[in-house]
Amino acid sequence: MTERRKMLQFHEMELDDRILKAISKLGWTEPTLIQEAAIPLLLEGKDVIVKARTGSGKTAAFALPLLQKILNTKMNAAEQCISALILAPSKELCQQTRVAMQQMSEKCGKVIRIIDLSSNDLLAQRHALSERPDVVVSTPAKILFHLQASALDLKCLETLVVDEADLAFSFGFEKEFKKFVEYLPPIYQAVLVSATITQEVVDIKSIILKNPFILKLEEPELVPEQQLLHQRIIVEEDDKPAILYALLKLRLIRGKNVIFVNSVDRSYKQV
Ligand SMILES: Nc1ncnc2c1ncn2[C@@H]1O[C@H](COP(=O)(O)OP(=O)(O)OP(=O)(O)O)[C@@H](O)[C@H]1O
Repeated sequence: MTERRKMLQFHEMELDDRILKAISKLGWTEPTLIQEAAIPLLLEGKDVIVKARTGSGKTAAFALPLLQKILNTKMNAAEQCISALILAPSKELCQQTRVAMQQMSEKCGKVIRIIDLSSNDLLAQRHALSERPDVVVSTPAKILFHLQASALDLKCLETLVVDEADLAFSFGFEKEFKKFVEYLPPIYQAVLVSATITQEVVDIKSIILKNPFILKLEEPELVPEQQLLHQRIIVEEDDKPAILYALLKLRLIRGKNVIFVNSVDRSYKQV
């Protein structure tokens, strides 16, 4: 059965007007498939693994809900502290992520402060951390260095993102990552983002995530021309009632956990 589906728009996702204005300035008229699936789940506070190819819009899929949560928290927060930590495996990726998030939060003025620990010299990093920014982007090694030097604490951490998780251990970060985990507070939301689900991703998942939703955006490999239009989102979760509730809410599927989404008109087919 193929059924036309009304897609969820950015303005239907309970995102702040300031974020919607920034999205509009970026020229994004509608969410990508992975954003449409991930943003509502993340705004609900679920732990999520996002597996999607390069260029599918993964950064905004985790960054938009993360920025929204910071705006929500700041309405009542008494003290300024680090709410979100994004770990990325390289300096270049940390820089890219900071720039992208700054664009997404541009209309929030100075309300949300984002720093990238990979760029500055040590003194500048310490100074930036002493001001308790809302979002810290870092490699695992750099954040561990500062945690061990007591230059920051993660007691208010609400969201932890591990971007390019398949590469997180690749630069010899495995040891650092395991030590870093000891500094995490007891409760936080975790997001793991990866182009592939490797053994490393499975290992990190077991360390930092609790009953995560797994969103996989896949395209068929060798297929007839018409099927090239189709992408597949597979949603997995251990807790069946929760997954059915979330999927119905997302209007993705009714009852099945694999759908093919036509990336042009976004009609979907259950399998
Ligand atoms: N909803 C959207 N509409 C149009 N363009 C978008 C949208 N979301 C993101 N983009 C743009 O798509 C490009 C790819 O996005 P992004 O870098 O987040 O992809 P990615 O999946 O994280 O890829 P990578 O694995 O390379 O990091 C960026 O230039 C970004 O600005």
